[in-house]
Amino acid sequence: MRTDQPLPPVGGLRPDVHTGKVALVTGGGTGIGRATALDLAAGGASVVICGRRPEPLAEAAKEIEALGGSCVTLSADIREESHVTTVVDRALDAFGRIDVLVNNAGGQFSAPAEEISPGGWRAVHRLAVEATWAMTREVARRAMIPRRSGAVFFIAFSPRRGIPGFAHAASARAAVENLAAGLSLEWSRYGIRTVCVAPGTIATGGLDDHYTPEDRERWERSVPLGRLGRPEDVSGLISFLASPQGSYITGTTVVVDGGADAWGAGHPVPDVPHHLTTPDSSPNKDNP
Ligand SMILES: CCCCCCCCC/C=C/C(=O)SCCNC(=O)CCNC(=O)[C@H](O)C(C)(C)COP(=O)(O)OP(=O)(O)OC[C@H]1O[C@@H](n2cnc3c(N)ncnc32)[C@H](O)[C@@H]1OP(=O)(O)O
Ligand SMILES: NC(=O)C1=CN([C@@H]2O[C@H](COP(=O)(O)OP(=O)(O)OC[C@H]3O[C@@H](n4cnc5c(N)ncnc54)[C@H](OP(=O)(O)O)[C@@H]3O)[C@@H](O)[C@H]2O)C=CC1
Repeated sequence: MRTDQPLPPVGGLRPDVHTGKVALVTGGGTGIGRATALDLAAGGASVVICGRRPEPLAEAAKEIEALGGSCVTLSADIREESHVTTVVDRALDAFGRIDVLVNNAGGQFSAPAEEISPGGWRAVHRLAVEATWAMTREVARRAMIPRRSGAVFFIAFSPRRGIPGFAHAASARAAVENLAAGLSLEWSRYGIRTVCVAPGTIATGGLDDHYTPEDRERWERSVPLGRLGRPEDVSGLISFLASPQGSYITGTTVVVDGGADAWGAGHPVPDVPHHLTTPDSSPNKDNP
């Protein structure tokens, strides 16, 4: 795998591109969220990051402060509405505004669709859709609508057509893609942009912890550019979208996946018994 060279923060953007802005990144202690918090801070934004575990948050804050940035960390489970309120309280207490919200926290497990229990389905949708909406609503109402400005990002998946083993997760991400589109119709009048970013498979600790090397090799083979993504491939895009250069982009999904969405699931469709797909050979044809 050829993803080992991290990119410097803020790639080609000016180092003061986000100066004066405040960004809230959920799940900002690790992986894509951490890279995004670093990129936004390297562009001059003050950053608030939250997640359940305090340790990764503290480490990310140290890196941000080493860049000369300001970072507030908050240990919170965003599935709890009271935690969402507390995160927004803390961000507003610390910096007085929130200009950019990156709804990055998310997670799932891989399982055949028919084996996903109602509780497992709910756990994934509760985080990816309900908690994301709760945070978005709170930030919009308290920080963005009153100032008539803001940018909200949602994280989806590529490929976008469906992914075997991810029925719950891929459908949840389709919901947030639609949310980005729908909110742009309602919130452009408040100067709020809503954009969905759909990463392909990105080499993060989260991926290492939850998927096998075989999964990764298979995914790598399905990427036309021939490598998995780096967290910085995603964070650089978000930093651009949050900048003035991105100010005409809203209500859409931007895919960052090395071309994977152009190829689809990237492996043969699962075997299906012939008689189930050919009406003439159905065993029940004469006896429906
Ligand atoms: C080729 C191109 C392709 C390309 C393919 C691209 C692949 C996409 C790549 C994406 C990569 C990433 O996102 S990498 C980032 C990954 N990070 C993660 O995914 C984090 C790991 N996941 C989690 O934290 C959790 O699983 C999460 C889903 C959020 C649920 O958290 P909870 O604390 O609520 O979980 P629990 O309370 O333990 O369980 C809640 C319910 O879920 C069920 N559940 C939990 N784990 C389960 C499991 N492994 N299998 C079945 N069921 C499970 C439990 O039985 C419960 O159901 P009941 O018993 O019925 O109540
Ligand atoms: N890596 C990939 O290939 C892809 C990832 N994605 C998505 O991008 C996002 C980031 O993924 P990645 O960086 O790889 O993975 P990580 O597992 O590193 O990131 C997930 C982050 O979300 C936080 N989080 C999870 N649950 C909660 C919660 N209930 N409340 C608050 N924070 C929470 C985690 O912190 P903590 O556990 O401490 O709470 C962690 O920091 C996720 O939504 C993921 O599904 C999308 C496409 C591809």
